[in-house]
Amino acid sequence: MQLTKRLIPVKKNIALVAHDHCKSSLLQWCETNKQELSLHNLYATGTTGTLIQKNTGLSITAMLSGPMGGDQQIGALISEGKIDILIFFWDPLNAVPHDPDVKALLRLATVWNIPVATNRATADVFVNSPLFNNELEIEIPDYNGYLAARIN
Ligand SMILES: O=C(CO)COP(=O)(O)O
Repeated sequence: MQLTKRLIPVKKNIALVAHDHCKSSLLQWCETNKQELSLHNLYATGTTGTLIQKNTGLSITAMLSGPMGGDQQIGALISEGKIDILIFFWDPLNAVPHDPDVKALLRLATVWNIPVATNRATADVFVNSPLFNNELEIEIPDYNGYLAARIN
């Protein structure tokens, strides 16, 4: 796969997602880091986003609830280059009915090489990194090259 570059801007599009048993952890993390998060555009799955907005006052664009398609909506935004960071506290100890959607979301985040935090320690590293409030250049698949190779 040929690669090209994408510049993640200072003001980032950040997606916040948490499974039910992890929601309190993400809510606490958002409260602790409210000031830093307020400098960015925030997206979330339906329940997570509504809870964060209600508890912290942060402004969030909420998709559908995860089991109803919200993970897929976030995944589609990632594929379009419209999400720059994914913070997804997924539950390693309980099964969810939409496991294929969870896998697909994590897969697309890897395909498009965006930073992903799946637990609080990693989210802490992100928010304390100088890159959180600076531009960041990432390598992504060269989609035009990919398509050209497939049609020739
Ligand atoms: O299920 C989720 C992620 O897979 C999260 O969805 P909710 O934010 O609607 O609970």
